[in-house]
Amino acid sequence: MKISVPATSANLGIGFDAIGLSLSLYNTFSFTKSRNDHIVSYSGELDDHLVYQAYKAFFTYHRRPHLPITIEVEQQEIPISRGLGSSAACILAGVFAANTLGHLNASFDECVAFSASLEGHPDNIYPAAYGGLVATYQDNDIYYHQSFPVHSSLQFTLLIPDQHTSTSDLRNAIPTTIKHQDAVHNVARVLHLPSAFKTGNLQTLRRILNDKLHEPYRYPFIPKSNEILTLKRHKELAIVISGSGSSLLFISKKPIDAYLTDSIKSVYRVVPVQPEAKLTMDKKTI
Ligand SMILES: Nc1ncnc2c1ncn2[C@@H]1O[C@H](COP(=O)(O)OP(=O)(O)OP(=O)(O)O)[C@@H](O)[C@H]1O
Ligand SMILES: N[C@@H](CCO)C(=O)O
Repeated sequence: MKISVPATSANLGIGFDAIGLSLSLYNTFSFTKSRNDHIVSYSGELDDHLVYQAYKAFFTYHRRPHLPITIEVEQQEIPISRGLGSSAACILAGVFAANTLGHLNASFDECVAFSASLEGHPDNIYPAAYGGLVATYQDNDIYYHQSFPVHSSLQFTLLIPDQHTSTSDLRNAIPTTIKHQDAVHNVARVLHLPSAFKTGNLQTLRRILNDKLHEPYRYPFIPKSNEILTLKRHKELAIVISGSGSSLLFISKKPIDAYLTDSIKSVYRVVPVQPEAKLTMDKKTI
């Protein structure tokens, strides 16, 4: 079977750890029952590979021995450690493959919830699985999610640098306590996020996508951050750090190329993307 999982941009600035958007870059993995476990063209330790770890973990969760498997990475469009949910894509693929090939009979939502508990970032996992703009929260170990529409007039462009960042390092960059007024600043703005995306109101997005909880601490790790912060002054652009970085997500009504200096283009790959991408499975080749 084949499983394709899209990239995701978590946080959207003010929705730290709570919301994410799926984007049309895909990782596609094929899974074939075999005599021994094998990952095609992979020279590392099998147990270090995230797709294989997730595949085995879902069997273990069901107290079942795993079926030996050959995993092939057919398409890897999501760059690793760039704040685009690459690890979420790997984990969802492994878990859904285990569920289907092992006849574990978990529901779609159970597979997604297990993936979120393994990955630790439901704001990547849920949009990748369900597609589009999805908010999540956890209560008593249960994940809840809600999808919101995205207006077709909004254009999304990723700026992806070569520089890797580690999510855990960039979480450690955030202070452990925050000011009450900064929390109020974010809560007041994030309430307006679903309607701004629904109506495609770029000026509202520009005003509200102004985070105080994580972006100020992460911009120092973003390449050419001063130039990026200068670009934020353009009325035609809303800009957020994608996940924990190092990629950026630009939201606009028109192509953004004219705003990008040569200096920025020398560091970032500019990739237009579509929202609404979601996990797909092709079970034909089981
Ligand atoms: N396609 C992949 N194949 C194998 N391992 C991967 C792959 N993608 C991610 N990983 C594993 O996940 C780790 C990266 O996880 P990390 O959460 O830091 O980045 P990310 O998922 O790319 O970005 P983010 O979670 O911030 O959106 C890598 O170090 C690697 O161990
Ligand atoms: N919300 C998480 C996403 C990690 O991909 C963070 O910003 O650290």
